Amino acid sequence: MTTFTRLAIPDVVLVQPKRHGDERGYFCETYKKSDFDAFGIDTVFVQDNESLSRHVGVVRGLHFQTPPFAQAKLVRAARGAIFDVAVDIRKGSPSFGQWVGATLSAARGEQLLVPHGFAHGFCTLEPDTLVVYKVDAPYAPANDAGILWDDPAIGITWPVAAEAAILSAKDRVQPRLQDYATPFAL
Ligand SMILES: Cc1cn([C@H]2C[C@H](O)[C@@H](COP(=O)(O)OP(=O)(O)O[C@H]3O[C@H](C)C(=O)[C@H](O)[C@H]3O)O2)c(=O)[nH]c1=O
Repeated sequence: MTTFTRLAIPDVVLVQPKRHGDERGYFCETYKKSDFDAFGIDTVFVQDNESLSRHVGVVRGLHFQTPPFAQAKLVRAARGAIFDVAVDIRKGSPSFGQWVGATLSAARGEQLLVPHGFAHGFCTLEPDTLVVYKVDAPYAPANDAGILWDDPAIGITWPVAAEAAILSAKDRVQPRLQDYATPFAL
């Protein structure tokens, strides 16, 4: 049975599917809608994504899509490990501008559910880390947006120094949260 644990920002949920081990290895139902429905999360996912990051210290984020293509994400590491982060960017939220993080590893199989209204990002902890994740809205480039990964006002304690982080050109120049008019509200 999959277990669900609400994090310090309770809309963000750590998900731990059960692994059935034997002498060959293990079997795991990595996603079962009925388990999520029973927990009260009726998200309908419509797209699976995969990204490979070759080095330790690759930072992807902080990303989100704006409405009407806002995305909830169910994230896991299929190989390697990441420090995964969600930032509350909903106007009026008591946790606006606050973040929660969790280590997601292929070895343990944890997953993070990141709801609408949160920016998402991760930092790789191992080389050749493969991140796979479900989203509940299709990719919409015109609605693709971001916040600066190391915005001092958010203060994420990333496991990589700024000078060592490996970022896309896009992610180096994302706006700070204070300079971004978030379209999300609680
Ligand atoms: C997200 C996405 C991207 N692309 C194309 C667009 C670019 O040509 C290429 C790389 O895109 P990007 O640099 O935005 O990829 P990431 O930096 O891994 O971004 C993702 O990483 C963070 C952690 C997220 O939470 C988002 O899912 C997503 O923004 O893939 C697609 O064709 N479909 C897609 O759904």
